Amino acid sequence: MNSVTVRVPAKVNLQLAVGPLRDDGYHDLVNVFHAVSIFDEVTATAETGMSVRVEGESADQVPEDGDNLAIRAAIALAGHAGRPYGVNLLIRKSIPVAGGMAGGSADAAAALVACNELWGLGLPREDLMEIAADIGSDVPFALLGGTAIGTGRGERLTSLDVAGTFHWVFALADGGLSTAAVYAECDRLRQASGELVAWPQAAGALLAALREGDAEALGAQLGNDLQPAAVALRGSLAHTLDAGRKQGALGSLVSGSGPTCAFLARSAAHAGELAAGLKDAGVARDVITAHGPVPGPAVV
Ligand SMILES: C[C@@](CO)(OP(=O)(O)O)[C@H](O)COP(=O)(O)OP(=O)(O)OC[C@H]1O[C@@H](n2ccc(N)nc2=O)[C@H](O)[C@@H]1O
Ligand SMILES: Nc1ncnc2c1ncn2[C@@H]1O[C@H](COP(=O)(O)OP(=O)(O)O)[C@@H](O)[C@H]1O
Repeated sequence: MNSVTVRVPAKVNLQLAVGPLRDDGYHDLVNVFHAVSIFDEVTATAETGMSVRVEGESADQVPEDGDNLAIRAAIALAGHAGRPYGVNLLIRKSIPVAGGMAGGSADAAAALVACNELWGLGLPREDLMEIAADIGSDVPFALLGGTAIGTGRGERLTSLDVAGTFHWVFALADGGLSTAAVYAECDRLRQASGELVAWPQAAGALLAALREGDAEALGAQLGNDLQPAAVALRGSLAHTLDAGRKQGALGSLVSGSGPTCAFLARSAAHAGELAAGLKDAGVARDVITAHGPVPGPAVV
């Protein structure tokens, strides 16, 4: 086999509860991840040496060197196998870059799956999960897909039962937000307010809404502790969220570290109406619809 292509979804965080800052610079989380139907594609082709090329949505903002998370994943996998494997990775992006939808993590997960196949390693998912966690906190979920609760940095995962399908609208912003900068702003806001930072807890009502496939109840439970920080760094997000609420979204929140905003709809038809309304309101660079949960990376 000379070439393997893997399709991999984006994520939105349904609940992101951020605990106190740890000594290692990370925060303990309760992170409810939900994979949605916006996909990047990664094609791995056998080659001597390691190289990467990026095409598609905001490709010019993605590094094509050793900083690319997908090539870092391929190098880590070759190191784990202890062989001087090589690969060229072609990434076709549709997931917004630096948008809080874990596109880089998705590409890293896709590269692990593609190179495992291309190089005939046959490593089980548990081994790939360990390599994934060293690349980034969101990479293990990107390998898993579906809906799952992450604790620790977000890398310790338990899959969740979800009934049915939820329909989403995503408002994409101009330019990205740095994940590290948003966590730092969250710490700064908390320190300034003197707020006591609680240990993160999963919201029981949110897990019940997922189990029951109850979009109305889920909309009321969506929550993101990074949202005030993302809005502080990008004031325009307050207008975007407000526009979604006024247009009848069941729930609105910033996706992860932002700046993409997510809106929950009642149905596919309602998502289409909401997307049209948000486009008309002019509060986003682009507006797209998607559904979730969807499975994790798959060879196509
Ligand atoms: C916020 C979230 C929500 O799912 O993702 P995005 O919305 O950016 O995609 C994640 O926590 C991001 O995960 P990921 O993007 O993999 O982060 P990493 O590369 O591991 O860490 C980047 C930086 O984010 C901060 N960080 C990350 C995870 C965590 N539990 N606590 C943190 O404080 C640290 O400052 C770290 O240096
Ligand atoms: N394959 C990749 N796709 C997207 N971004 C990448 C990739 N590899 C490295 N990056 C870098 O990671 C940063 C975060 O990107 P991304 O994962 O898209 O966003 P977020 O962390 O907000 O979900 C970007 O600014 C980009 O420079």
